[in-house]
Amino acid sequence: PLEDEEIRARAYIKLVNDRMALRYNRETIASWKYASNITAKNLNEHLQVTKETAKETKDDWLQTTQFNWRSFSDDDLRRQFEKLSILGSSALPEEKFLKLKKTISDMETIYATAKICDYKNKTKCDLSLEPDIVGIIRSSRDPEELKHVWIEWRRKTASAKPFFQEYVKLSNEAAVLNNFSSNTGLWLYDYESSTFVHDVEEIWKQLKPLYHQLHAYVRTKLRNLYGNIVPEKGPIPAHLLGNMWAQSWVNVIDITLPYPSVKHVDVTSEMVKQGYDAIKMFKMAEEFFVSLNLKEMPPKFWERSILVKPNDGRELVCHASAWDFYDHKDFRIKQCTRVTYEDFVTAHHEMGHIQYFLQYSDQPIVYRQGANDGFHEAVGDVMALSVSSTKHLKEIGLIDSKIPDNHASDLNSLFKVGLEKIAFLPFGYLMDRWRWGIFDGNISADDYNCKWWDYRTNIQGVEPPVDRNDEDFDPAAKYHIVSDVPYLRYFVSFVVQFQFHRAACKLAGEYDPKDPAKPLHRCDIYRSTTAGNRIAKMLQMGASRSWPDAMEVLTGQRKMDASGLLEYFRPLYIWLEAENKKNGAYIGWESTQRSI
Ligand SMILES: C=C(C[SeH])C(=O)N1CCC[C@H]1C(=O)O
Ligand SMILES: [Zn+2]
Repeated sequence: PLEDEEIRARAYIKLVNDRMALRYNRETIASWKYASNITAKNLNEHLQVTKETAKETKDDWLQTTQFNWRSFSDDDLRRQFEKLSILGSSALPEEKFLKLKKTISDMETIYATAKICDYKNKTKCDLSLEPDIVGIIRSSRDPEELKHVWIEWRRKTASAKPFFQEYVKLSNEAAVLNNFSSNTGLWLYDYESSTFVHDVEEIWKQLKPLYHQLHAYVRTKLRNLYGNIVPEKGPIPAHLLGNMWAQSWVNVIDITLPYPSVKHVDVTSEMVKQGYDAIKMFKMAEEFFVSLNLKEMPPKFWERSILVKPNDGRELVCHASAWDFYDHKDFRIKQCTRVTYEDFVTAHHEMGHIQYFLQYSDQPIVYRQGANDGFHEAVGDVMALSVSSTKHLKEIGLIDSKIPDNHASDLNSLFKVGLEKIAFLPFGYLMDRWRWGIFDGNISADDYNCKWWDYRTNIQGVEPPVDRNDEDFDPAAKYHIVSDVPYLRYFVSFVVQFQFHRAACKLAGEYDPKDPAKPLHRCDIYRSTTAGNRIAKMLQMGASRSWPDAMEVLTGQRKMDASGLLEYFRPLYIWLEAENKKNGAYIGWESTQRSI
């Protein structure tokens, strides 16, 4: 009878959880070894372990799906079985599974090891993305140099295209074996909502006016500096925005600052002046979490993380990442940290992942993930929103507290956050729009690049510095595309993090919608254990409940919505509208003149 089966199921799932923890630990160790030291030996070991864990996972799955779990009376037991019933890519026959994993590793290796030649010194051809190329894109104000690195990086990573086609084919085959019509369904499954894509589109529509105002203003300022290479009414040339993918514009703050006369502290140079190094940046991030009564980093974190790029000549994946080794003790970050404000924010972002790992570590394995993937990306950013407030930067001595706070300096700092958060939104939205289109068979391999630029020009309002054609494969210039990492999570994060921030600020007494002296953008939740304790309660749930249940614990809301973000940036939106009107700036953009 069913009761006996449920009792048996409860014992069974405990065993499966313990087996999974060991498997995940073994797989993560091999994956870390390869990602932090790319050699043929480490790749083969990594693939070997992945193959073994896939086989064991499939064997478990065959047993798990024997249970009549859909009719279990215990909701939690049913939820655990439901999550275990999704096998993922291990559903592929072994040789296809291996081919898929090898294809992804090959793409990732192309990206991680690509080198280009310097623009000025043509014989220097050992520039890697981090820190060299990112450094040039961030600080060069020579459009020819910027164009050179932009084109060369894409020329080198475009070789991933044939691998990407193979990856799409095998990923879709795996999805179909999991009863999804394409990989899109598998990627969206954990959002537990049949209207999620529609909801995201609605939110983007609400955010577009704010983005268009920022875009128009930034285009005006770039045109003032660079002249006619910046079209008055066209998309913004992507190589001029301080970021290889034009996804964050924080590095052109010097060109675009609303009140340039007001002394704007360059936090990066202040960090360098004060002798910051990577360890100090991460120790300060940890101190912020601990001030909220959240957990400190365990000993193994400091022993085993890689916080600066090793200089022993090895090749490694430099893209920042946080790692859970599923043994309650081993948690690591790998980040090729530079002493910059941007990397200080990223340190908080990555530590937010570790904090989530720590908070839900007592949950069953299947629940040791974010309530949805966007939540996992949001935790660290919520902390960084407080850290980047003028109030906090003064508190930690990165801004001289003698500098008076006035309307102009306040707007300057709100604008700086906007260059990171508002500029990102269309990019966060279009990345998976493009990949869903491919998985769903609406975008063919011949159209990969022109469809990419169709979205980049029409949704993001940026254009390539030179014509593009179907030999190019510009999406491979972005880490997540070559590493099989979904991207919708970041759009979700950039929306929900402001709902979380607003709730935490209320709890901290730092924000009151009725008190103009306590606007949301000036909130710093530092040292608020009230806020921290509530955040911890949400994080401890992991994926044990649906994400609306988790969100409700912290915010009282059950829906993802743009209200938090729009409230945070309201003063900036008003200022941008007035400024654009004063400048007679064209809002929006005409189609690109480039051939794409
Ligand atoms: C820092 C990480 C590792 Se989860 C990252 O990939 N992010 C963080 C912000 C958006 C996205 C990106 O770099 O594209
Ligand atoms: Zn992240």
